[in-house]
This record gives sequence, structure tokens and C-alpha cells, in this order.
Amino acid sequence: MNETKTNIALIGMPGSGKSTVGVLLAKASGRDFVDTDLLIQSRAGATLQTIVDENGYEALREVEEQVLLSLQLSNHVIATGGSVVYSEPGMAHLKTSSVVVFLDVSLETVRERIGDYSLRGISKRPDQTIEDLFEERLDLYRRYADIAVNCDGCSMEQVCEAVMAALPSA
Ligand SMILES: Nc1ncnc2c1ncn2[C@@H]1O[C@H](COP(=O)(O)OP(=O)(O)O)[C@@H](O)[C@H]1O
Ligand SMILES: O=C(O)C1=C[C@@H](OP(=O)(O)O)[C@@H](O)[C@H](O)C1
Ligand SMILES: [Mg+2]
Repeated sequence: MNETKTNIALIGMPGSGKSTVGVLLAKASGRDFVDTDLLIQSRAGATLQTIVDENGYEALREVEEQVLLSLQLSNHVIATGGSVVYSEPGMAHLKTSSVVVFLDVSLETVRERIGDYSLRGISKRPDQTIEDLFEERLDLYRRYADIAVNCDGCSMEQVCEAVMAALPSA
């Protein structure tokens, strides 16, 4: 692992497993764990869904960017929110301290795992379908990823193992 990049940052679509696999990965790799969604809620004093409902998806992206830019972490697994890749400065900052791992899942898997999109605080334009969102984001996740792990058909433990195996060694 690059000495300056001691964090592992997980990116990917909502439902790809960033939050749940992130905890397993932290335990397996001896790191601390942080979920930027929780930092956003704490900073805004509101749930993600409330931010979107009351102030719109742009407001969520703004506070998400502030949270990303304020991160000063080392030796953490960082579970990001699915919309993190819309912030170029935020991603640039994250990449200075983190190996960025894209948890790659198909649209079918996203559909299976996410029930009601309107309850999950997804940061999307009101006119945008999940298919459109998936297409738009795929390019962004690939652009920022140092490593991509195909997660379809894998258990959370298998995804965790695959990430560990793909990490550059110390
Ligand atoms: N590899 C996996 N296999 C089966 N279910 C999974 C897997 N990864 C995550 N899940 C489930 O999918 C849901 C979304 O996971 P979560 O970690 O919240 O995703 P994200 O943080 O990327 O939105 C949770 O119910 C979780 O248990
Ligand atoms: O994909 C998105 O637009 C979002 C995903 C959420 O996180 P998860 O990716 O952990 O579900 C959260 O950051 C926010 O509600 C926006
Ligand atoms: Mg999450």
C-alpha cells in the first residue's frame, strides 16, 4: 500500500455494498471505518431523505462535497455515498489519501437490493430514471476507480476477500 494512501474508499451505485462490505473490510484489514452518509447527516442535522425532500438533491450534493473536503483520515475504510463522484474536488481530495475501490454491480442487482428509491435519499434529478442514472454514473465510477471489483453473485464476505486480494501490497 502506498504510504500516503492508507485509506480504502469504496465507491459505487446505491446498494452495491459500500456500507456493509466496508465494515467487514475494516475488520479484515485492521482499519477504522467511516461512512460519509452518516457524516452528512450529522453535519446537516437531518436525514439524507429529509435533505432531498426539503432542499433538493443539489443541497445533498453540496453538503456531501463539504464533508468530503473536510476528511482528514488515515488508515480508514471510507464508505462513500453513491453520489460522491459528482464532486470533482471531493474525489480529488479523497484520492490523495485513499485507494479508491469501485464495487461494480449490475443494474439488476441494484434493483434487487434497493426497494423504494423515493425513501433512500438518492441524489438524482427528478426526471431521471434509474436506468439513466446507472448509465451516467458508470463512467464516473470507472474514471475515479483505482481498482474495480465485480460483485454480482458474490457474498459480502467474497467481495471483502476480493478487495483485499486486489489491494496493492505494502
Ligand atoms: N454482496 C452482497 N450480497 C448480498 N447482499 C448484499 C451484498 N452487499 C450488500 N448487500 C445488501 O444490499 C443492501 C445494500 O447494501 P449497502 O451496504 O447499504 O449498500 P451501499 O452502501 O452501497 O448503498 C443491504 O441490505 C446489504 O445487506
Ligand atoms: O446514490 C445516491 O445518490 C445516494 C446514495 C446514498 O448512499 P448509498 O450509496 O450508501 O446508498 C446517499 O449518499 C445519498 O442518499 C445519495
Ligand atoms: Mg451506504
